[in-house]
Amino acid sequence: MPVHNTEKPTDSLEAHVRAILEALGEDPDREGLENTPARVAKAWTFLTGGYREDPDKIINGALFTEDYQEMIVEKDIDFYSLCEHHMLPFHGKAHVGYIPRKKIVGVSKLARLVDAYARRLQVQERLTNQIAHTIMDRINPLGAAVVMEAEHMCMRMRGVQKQNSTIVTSALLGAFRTQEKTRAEFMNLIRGHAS
Ligand SMILES: Nc1nc2c(ncn2[C@@H]2O[C@H](COP(=O)(O)OP(=O)(O)OP(=O)(O)O)[C@@H](O)[C@H]2O)c(=O)[nH]1
Ligand SMILES: [Zn+2]
Repeated sequence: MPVHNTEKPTDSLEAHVRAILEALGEDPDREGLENTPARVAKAWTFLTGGYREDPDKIINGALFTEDYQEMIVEKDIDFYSLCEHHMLPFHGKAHVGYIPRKKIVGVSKLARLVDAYARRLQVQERLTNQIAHTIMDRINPLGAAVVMEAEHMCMRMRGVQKQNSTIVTSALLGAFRTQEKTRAEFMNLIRGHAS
């Protein structure tokens, strides 16, 4: 079953955004800002929609028995998240792989899983681990691997102001951790090499 975020923004969120505008010295009643609290509340509700999704259910709904034991990799999954320290975006690409034991999962569900964890207040390391561990727990594969590459706006727009640094995190579980060849195959595949 598709997972949609149908949650409506709360009135309290809207009221808080209005208070933030006032604290910034703005006039929340001026024409351009009149609907801003409602818009921001709606945007933030979407951007944190992961809190209202159950990652286990995303996977469980589309597990199929299949006699396929090679590596499956879904690479370049765009994601947008919010760093929990500054509540500023970090975004980039996730590469997800697993080696099935008996079950494969519908490919769209890996991307949905990334979104379900990304649309929360996060640190990139935890986000990476949560995706990998959910795949291990729900699909019970021989191994799971997640690599995430992201730009953090809190490092670009403010703070240290480094415009070109990318943060790379990885979680390698099961066969990806214990077998160097498996890990190398995954890394080659996500870099666009076939072998
Ligand atoms: N490990 C990790 N750190 C993050 C992530 N997102 C933001 N941070 C960092 O969280 C840290 C918070 O450090 P503080 O010194 O408390 O905050 P700050 O004074 O705003 O730090 P600066 O960003 O250096 O100005 C900063 O170093 C951020 O770069 C993340 O996903 N993972
Ligand atoms: Zn930050």
